Amino acid sequence: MSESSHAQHLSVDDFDPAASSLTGAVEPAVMAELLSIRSSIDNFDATLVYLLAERFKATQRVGILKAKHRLPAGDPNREKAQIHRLRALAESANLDPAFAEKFLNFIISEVIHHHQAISQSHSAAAATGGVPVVSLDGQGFVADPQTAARMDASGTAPQ
Ligand SMILES: C=C(O[C@@H]1C=C(C(=O)O)C=C[C@H]1O)C(=O)O
Repeated sequence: MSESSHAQHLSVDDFDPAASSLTGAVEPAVMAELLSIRSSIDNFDATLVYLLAERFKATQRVGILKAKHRLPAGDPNREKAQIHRLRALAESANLDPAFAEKFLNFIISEVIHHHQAISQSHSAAAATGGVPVVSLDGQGFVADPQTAARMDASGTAPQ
């Protein structure tokens, strides 16, 4: 489990867009330009988080489908095709294809980890009559229906 997933409560309002180790060390005009560019970077980062969250919502649906039909977590031929396509897209966008491939592989390995957890919690739930649950960081377990409902409210989704 990553450190960030242990955080009690994170608020975007706590973010200081002007936080910098350079404050006072560079000319005000340079600092102003830096902060202006950084505000675009902050928007991109927020968009990336939303995009990733939507992608994980979709892959979670795939994981549940696979668990229900006892299909393997990974699909190597699909991954090969995706990587091939992403490298070509990266090239046309002037992005390093090797970076694009590393990034996709990083995400896919997390997805596969989630799918394995979903599959395990489905098998365990089927054996015990409980509810299969997987937390945001991919930990799979079984809960009784009441506990599962409470977990849902705190960000843990019963499947
Ligand atoms: C999401 C899937 O499961 C895995 C994860 C993939 C992904 O994150 O894109 C692709 C292939 C699978 O290894 C899938 O089979 O579509």
